[in-house]
Amino acid sequence: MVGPDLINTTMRLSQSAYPPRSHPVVKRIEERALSFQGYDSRNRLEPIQIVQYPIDGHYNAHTDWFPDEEPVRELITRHKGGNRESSFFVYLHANSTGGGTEFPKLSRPAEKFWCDYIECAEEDNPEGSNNVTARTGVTFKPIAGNAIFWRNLHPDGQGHWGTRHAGQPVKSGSKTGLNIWTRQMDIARYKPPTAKSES
Ligand SMILES: O=C(O)CCC(=O)C(=O)O
Ligand SMILES: [Fe+2]
Repeated sequence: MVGPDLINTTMRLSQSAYPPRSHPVVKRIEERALSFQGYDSRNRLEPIQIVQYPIDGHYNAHTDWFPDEEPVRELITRHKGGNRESSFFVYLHANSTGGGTEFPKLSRPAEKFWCDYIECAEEDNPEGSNNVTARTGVTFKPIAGNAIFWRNLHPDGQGHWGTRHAGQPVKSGSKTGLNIWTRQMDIARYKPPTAKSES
């Protein structure tokens, strides 16, 4: 592991670490994430990120894509592979209450079978019906082994506000997840020169 970094702000309370890309398990995960999308270049991927939340750990609503404006514009330059085209969030370990992944702008699908994967309140479950009452907002349940995949960008490359999401506070237990972000193009190995030069 490289890291971990402890990030503790009101926006986010979690720890992140980056497992080595040379590890065979990491390579296999990368291959699966790429082939799911029909890609083969590992350079499209950022190093995969493991995130662990303690009690009260959370990540407030955000988009994984970066706005094309200062001060984050430099995160979507060509040498960084452009913007984050897609995201996987994989639940590696989850025995928490709370800790769902909420997409407040999405419409909840009507079919009841989704309630195995997303939160559905009792009162939204009419008896005898295969459908649930329509609602805006989808919260995925943290279930180890499950993964959420979404595309962050419109076809023209603009960021999609419908992808705004949050990691809800963990109330008890703990939750560990994996972020796999695919960029719009290969991330070049090129690193821009630092301002410091030796004479
Ligand atoms: O913890 C979650 O449920 C989501 C995490 C997330 O959105 C992120 O790390 O970018
Ligand atoms: Fe996110």
